[in-house]
Amino acid sequence: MTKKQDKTERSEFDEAALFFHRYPSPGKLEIQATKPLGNQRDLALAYSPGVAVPCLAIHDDPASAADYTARANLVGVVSNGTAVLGLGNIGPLASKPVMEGKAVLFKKFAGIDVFDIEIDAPEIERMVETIAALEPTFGGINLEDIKAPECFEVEERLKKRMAIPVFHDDQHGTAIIVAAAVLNALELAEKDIAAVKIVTSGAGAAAIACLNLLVSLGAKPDNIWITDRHGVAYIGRVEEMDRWKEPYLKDTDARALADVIGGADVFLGLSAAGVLKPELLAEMAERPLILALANPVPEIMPQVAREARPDAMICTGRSDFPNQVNNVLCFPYIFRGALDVGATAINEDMKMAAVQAIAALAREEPSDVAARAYSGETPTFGPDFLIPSPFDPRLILRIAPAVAKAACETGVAARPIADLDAYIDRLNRFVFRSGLVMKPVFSAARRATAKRVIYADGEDERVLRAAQVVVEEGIAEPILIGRPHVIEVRLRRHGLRIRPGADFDLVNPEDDPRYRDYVEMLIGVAGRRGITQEAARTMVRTNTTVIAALALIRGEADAMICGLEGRFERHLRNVDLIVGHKPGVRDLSALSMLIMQRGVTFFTDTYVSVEPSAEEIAEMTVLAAAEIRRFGIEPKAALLSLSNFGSRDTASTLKMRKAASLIAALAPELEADGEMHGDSALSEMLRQRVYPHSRLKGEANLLVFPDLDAANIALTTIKQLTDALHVGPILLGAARPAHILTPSVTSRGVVNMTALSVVEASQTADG
Ligand SMILES: NC(=O)C1=CN([C@@H]2O[C@H](COP(=O)(O)OP(=O)(O)OC[C@H]3O[C@@H](n4cnc5c(N)ncnc54)[C@H](OP(=O)(O)O)[C@@H]3O)[C@@H](O)[C@H]2O)C=CC1
Ligand SMILES: CC(=O)C(=O)O
Ligand SMILES: [Mg+2]
Repeated sequence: MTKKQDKTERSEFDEAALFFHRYPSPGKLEIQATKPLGNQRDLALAYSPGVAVPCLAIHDDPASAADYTARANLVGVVSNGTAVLGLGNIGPLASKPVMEGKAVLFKKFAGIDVFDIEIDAPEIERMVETIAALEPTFGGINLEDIKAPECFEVEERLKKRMAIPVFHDDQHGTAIIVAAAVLNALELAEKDIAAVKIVTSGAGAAAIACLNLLVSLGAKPDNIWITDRHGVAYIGRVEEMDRWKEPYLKDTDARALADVIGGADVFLGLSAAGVLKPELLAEMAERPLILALANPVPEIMPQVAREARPDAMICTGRSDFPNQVNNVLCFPYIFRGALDVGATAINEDMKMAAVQAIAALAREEPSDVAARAYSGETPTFGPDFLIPSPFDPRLILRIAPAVAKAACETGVAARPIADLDAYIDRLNRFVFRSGLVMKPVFSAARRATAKRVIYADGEDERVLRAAQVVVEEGIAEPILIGRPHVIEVRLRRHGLRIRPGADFDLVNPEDDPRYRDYVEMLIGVAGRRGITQEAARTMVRTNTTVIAALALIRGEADAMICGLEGRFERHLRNVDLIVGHKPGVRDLSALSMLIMQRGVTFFTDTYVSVEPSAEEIAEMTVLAAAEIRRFGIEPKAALLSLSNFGSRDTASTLKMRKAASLIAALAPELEADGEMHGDSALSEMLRQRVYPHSRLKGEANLLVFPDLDAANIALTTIKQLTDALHVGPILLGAARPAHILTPSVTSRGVVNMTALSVVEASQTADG
């Protein structure tokens, strides 16, 4: 795909990808300082003269660079742009978005810092010299998207020269995942790896490395056939031959993929889009494994393969189909393990440990945490679950320690780990800070059964855009309240494809056949609370939140979303009046989630109770804790105050102290304590200093505030200061899923809240 992309050919998704990369700041990365430079002394320590001291310490003992610099957690993702995804040789500059992407994945999944380095070095010599010279900077080198055969020699030579891990991701990261998928698929098909026939499309970096690893697991080169753009690699062929293909060459007259695919148990596609024609699948052995791994478009689309061979097990490199065989399942964690022991290399034993850990994880019974993180989804080992999902929080917990252990056992660990359990504990803490919280919610929403979400602000552009996304992603079935002609004009103006009837339902507030029923219903629920016939008619005609709430309690919708315009408390009054509370709940409250670089933190009550009592605070804390568990996160609540464990007595500090003791009685299993300062809540060390016996351990993830002023100010200030993403407000305690958003919400925020409310509705429906 080296041709110029015509702007008119871009799909809406393509445009969204460009927008995503461009705004709010170009690219996907920035550098952040880990030390404050707050005063003259900090400056003197960080820079001249203080910086000279660690310089000399490192000069005396190079290993101490791991103590005084970021090197031990810093990986160079290096590419020359010669084999970028399946896009081919598009050059180093154009490869930069991929390398920035790898950097983000390293950080997100494993907490590893990355410099992406795109080098103008198509030749082996130049590549080797440039990369070898980077050794002082990095704890490891991840080579990326460098074409074969150059990549083999570059890696070989760098491994010899450098005393840090050098790992060509497209070769070994891919091979590790492929090997895990093959082992598991063969187990299901009850086939012996020594007897299976493997046919590739592609004989480049990824394909050859996969085959080499499969051979070391027992596959026989005699049973392996490789093909590329020039067809079958046979003895005597002259085009595009190199020594790495040699073990797989055949003495044969077969020339094309079609000539060798017959009887194949495994098709391994690491080449380009659409290479595998569906008619060829008929010739494969029974229960074949089809690995169509070219990115972004596979050798065959899974639905096409499935149609041709219903008994096939199918994997792609993409996240939108089951069985994503992608090196993202490996590289963050293999480097995590290697860096944590100061490994000087990533050797065969470490790779094999990763293969076994990944294969075993897919076969493992889902743990409590994983089951919760998947909101009830219990992915079980089978044809559609040959390997774990990239968002499985257990990946880091299994792969990194296995790799670290193998490094220690094979003598390549400069800093061996003495206490493996303590190490796993540390990784566990990372998992819960990593901020991947919304992913399982989206997966659960896709599978949910109660999907009808009614939007009071159906004419709002943000809702229309969100509706398009939730329909496309299969998250919800939207019902928009709005005037049909207005919605139609706005959909066209914003270039959105969803249409009433086909993609969403409409409720026209000016003319809906259910108008009378709605009025009757409103009088039924609110007639005794001062709502007259006339008032009810006006409310149903003019207030779309009222319509949404009525539709919700009539069972015409499973969840409602309102609040994009107007005052929060007006919407709240109507939701409170019409939807009411869950049994036993006294007051509604609001929970807000901030997704920040440092992790996820919840805040309550951010929108509802102006001056809650101790009893109300205890109730909202328990409700919030239950909501947090839905995300697969174990809540740890801190009741915040200007007083730190009794340091000061005021009406509000006494209230928080009382709330803490009420919670201890109400929910003894909940890790909660107070009253305490905000910094004590977030730092175990500070807390220990004032009160070592707190029931709260580690870092609080639920901050409970004494009043609405404090909660709302903290939320909005921290959100702005940290560039956080706000998910919420999540209304707690309503009898049915009803959420009142705020005028500052973005369309992405509407999508997030839609997914949450669908999961909530489905869990309510399931009891
Ligand atoms: N899912 C995953 O995790 C990963 C997927 N990949 C994908 O694998 C593919 C190859 O990557 P990589 O090995 O790094 O690149 P290389 O450039 O090293 O190898 C590409 C190979 O594919 C062959 N090929 C290209 N086009 C065709 C075609 N139309 N028909 C048959 N063979 C073809 C090339 O043949 P020739 O030499 O004759 O040109 C070459 O053998 C890419 O699509 C990449 O996205 C790679 C790594 C990981
Ligand atoms: C996933 C990957 O590394 C590739 O497609 O190149
Ligand atoms: Mg790659």
